Amino acid sequence: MSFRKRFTLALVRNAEEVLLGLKKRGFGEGKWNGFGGKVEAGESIHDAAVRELREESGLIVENLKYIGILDFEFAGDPKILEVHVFTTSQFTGQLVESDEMKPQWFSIQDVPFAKMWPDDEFWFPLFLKNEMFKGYFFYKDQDTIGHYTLSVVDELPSENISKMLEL
Ligand SMILES: Nc1[nH]c(=O)nc2c1ncn2[C@H]1C[C@H](O)[C@@H](COP(=O)(O)OP(=O)(O)OP(=O)(O)O)O1
Repeated sequence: MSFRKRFTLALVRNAEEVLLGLKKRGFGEGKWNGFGGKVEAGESIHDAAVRELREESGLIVENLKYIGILDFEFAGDPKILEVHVFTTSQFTGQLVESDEMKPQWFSIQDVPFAKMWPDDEFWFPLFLKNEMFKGYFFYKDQDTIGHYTLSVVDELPSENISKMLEL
């Protein structure tokens, strides 16, 4: 029996650049990714995304735009990671390197896909074109996608992201 765990992923961008963080420890160590983590009990998905972005990058945002849902499954692991993806171009605060992440701006032409999760190459172009998307990726191992589905959507169930979760 599989079970789901909710995560957040926040991508800060402007017209030319996107902010990524080098994960220094734990799951995805050594990869560049957006900022995020587990949704905690008693917290909404949106608030978790705001908190994780602040903790991992130093940037403060009030509202994030909900742009995607990605489900990840790894062979032999009953857990499905349900990752809620957000973006913004408005923030305050200064970039700070934390124990977990080293933030850095990348030109949109120069996104380091070879050093990111392999699924990013599929959905990142949709994010960069301001599309909303839903996807599912099955990993045979941490580096290899077995199969996947990905589609552009007109809307996402945004009422869910502002509700507090009883986990
Ligand atoms: N295949 C994948 N592709 C991708 O682009 N991002 C992924 C991914 N699998 C997981 N993520 C993201 C979701 C989330 O932002 C992060 C995983 O969260 P973490 O491991 O940082 O969670 P933690 O349990 O360490 O969080 P906290 O301790 O709550 O900070 O990686």
